[in-house]
Amino acid sequence: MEERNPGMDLDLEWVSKVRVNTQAVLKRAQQVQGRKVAKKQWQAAWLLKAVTCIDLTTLSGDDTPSNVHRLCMKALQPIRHDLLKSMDMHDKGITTAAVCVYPSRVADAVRSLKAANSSIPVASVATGFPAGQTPLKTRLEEVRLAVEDGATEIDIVINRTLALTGQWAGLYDEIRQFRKACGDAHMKTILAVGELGTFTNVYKASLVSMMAGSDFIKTSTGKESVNATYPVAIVMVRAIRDYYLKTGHKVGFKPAGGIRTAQEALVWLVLMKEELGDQWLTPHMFRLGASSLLGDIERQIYHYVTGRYPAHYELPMA
Ligand SMILES: O=C[C@H](O)COP(=O)(O)O
Repeated sequence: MEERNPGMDLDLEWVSKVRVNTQAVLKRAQQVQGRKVAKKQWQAAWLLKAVTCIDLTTLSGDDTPSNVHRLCMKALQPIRHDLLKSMDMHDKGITTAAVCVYPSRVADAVRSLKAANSSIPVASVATGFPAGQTPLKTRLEEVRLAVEDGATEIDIVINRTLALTGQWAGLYDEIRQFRKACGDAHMKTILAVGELGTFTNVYKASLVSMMAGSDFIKTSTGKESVNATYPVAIVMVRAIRDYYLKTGHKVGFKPAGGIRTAQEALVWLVLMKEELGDQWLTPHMFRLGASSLLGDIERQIYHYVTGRYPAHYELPMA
């Protein structure tokens, strides 16, 4: 991970002055989406890069120790060995960036990865994920328990009520407390952008989260009706850029929710490269939060290596 963002005193003047130009954001997002991602021969390498940035996620009511174990094994070997061998990448130790689970499943994931001698981090969602509508005391306790069980990354959700009512100092204070409860664990702050109403709120919530010491800002829980979209990402990465220019601290970015295709993964990489540069194109600074993306990436790599799709998957990437 990049050096921890220490945060700063809440700069309410900066936060209150922000106005986002919606038209400019939409135009820029359209440009990024329309980019030819990379020449065909480079696409497989880009897809492998995307794999190394995935927080491989299961966040279901029916999660059990066994499906969490399978998730961990997939995280350890996300792409079939024979496919990697054909690309001369079999000895590169390609894994996903982390696994991401509910707090009650952290111990299962830690056990599975430890048994496999792996140091892949376990991320836990916390603070009343996904809605965040539980008392502060229990949200804080949830963070502490997940860390105690071995999570080294905590994905907190912000209190949308505070953001929607413009209580930025209150939001800052809560996130500060989560930061403290995380201890040495890295903190990713989920804005749940689909519930923030305006781009201006998204920008303000991004700034406040970074000022309060977040190591990453993350778009969504995957449970809102609108999750990771490119326009919202433009707003968030520009907030990251502005925060960096002001403080010298690089905060990471994690789009999450509804990211399912290899093509989308490539667009996210392009967006990061064009908006923040190569320094943000590493698992330390960029994560894709996804439960169902890996399958499509593997199919596209299969196509790259064999020239055809597996029998159960006929649709080519656009
Ligand atoms: O934090 C990650 C998201 O919950 C994953 O969302 P997804 O299941 O739509 O990929």
